[in-house]
Amino acid sequence: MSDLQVSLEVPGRVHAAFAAERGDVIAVIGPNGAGKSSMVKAIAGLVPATGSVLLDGTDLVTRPTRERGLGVVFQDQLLFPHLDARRNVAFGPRARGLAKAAALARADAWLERLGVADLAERRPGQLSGGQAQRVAIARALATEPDLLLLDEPMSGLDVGVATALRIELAAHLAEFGGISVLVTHDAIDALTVANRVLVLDRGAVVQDGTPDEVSQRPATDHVARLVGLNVVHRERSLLAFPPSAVTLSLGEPEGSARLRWHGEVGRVTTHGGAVRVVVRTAGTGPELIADVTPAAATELGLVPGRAVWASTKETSVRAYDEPRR
Ligand SMILES: Nc1ncnc2c1ncn2[C@@H]1O[C@H](COP(=O)(O)OP(=O)(O)OP(=O)(O)O)[C@@H](O)[C@H]1O
Repeated sequence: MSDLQVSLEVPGRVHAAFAAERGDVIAVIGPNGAGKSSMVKAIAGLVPATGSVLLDGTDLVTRPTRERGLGVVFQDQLLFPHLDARRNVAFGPRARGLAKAAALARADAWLERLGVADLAERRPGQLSGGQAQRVAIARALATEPDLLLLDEPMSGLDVGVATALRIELAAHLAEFGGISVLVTHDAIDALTVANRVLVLDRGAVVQDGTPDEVSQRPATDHVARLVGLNVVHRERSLLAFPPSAVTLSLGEPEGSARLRWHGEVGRVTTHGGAVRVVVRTAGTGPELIADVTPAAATELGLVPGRAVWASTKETSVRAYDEPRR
């Protein structure tokens, strides 16, 4: 039996099941409203749910939040405003029975590890967003939980701050012996920090795999976009191909070994040295992304509304079965 077995229903919002082993770092991704936050909050006991959350065989679902023994880093319940950083971090170990001096010493050690030891005396109101997030992570890890839940821990941080914190967080989570569940909007978080990725869509788990599996064979359009691929359906298969493998032309492309779609140019942006063009295909066809050279974009007159053909070689396409739901 797995160390963690979750099977939860939040009526109308989530009906999801997954299992995890100690040491797993699971990224939960999916579009807005997919139920990611609701699922982790239900695991924490902050959203009413039915089902079970078996941690080492014990069902937590009937216990109040504070008796679940979890570490949480949630946007809307970060730090106690009236306690300084050190006391915020010492709070959990104290509540679990550690003597005051030992709890404060543990807090200092965690603040040191998160690089914020010099801020120990500050209250949350005197910390920047990134500093507060480091203290919140220290607070969650200081309780040495078996299960750590993080909901968008990098959101709202500057890119530079988020990058530094992501690298450190990856190291802390890898070292932490428990199970981490990390909700994120960011493909980089999912692919670099986690060893498993759960894709949620409309409240259900639609894909569960390693970062490689999910990024090479995305099961949903949302994940395909996150990892920068086009995905189209063909019968029961999915076909994935990168924007750089898409050719745009004004006339219908020749040759049988090409997949082709007729459509019109949508948004046009720059992407690295290329011009990134969204092509809205006709009817219920897919929305495709093509990266073309600036010269080609000029020659074809790629402005929004222009009718174009998008095509790709069969050999550029990775075909795989649609994951079973
Ligand atoms: N407090 C609430 N009461 C009722 N419905 C809610 C509540 N919070 C969220 N929902 C609904 O539940 C569904 C899942 O929302 P949730 O916030 O869990 O998704 P999410 O995947 O975390 O989204 P996001 O990426 O936008 O944060 C949505 O349809 C949302 O409107």
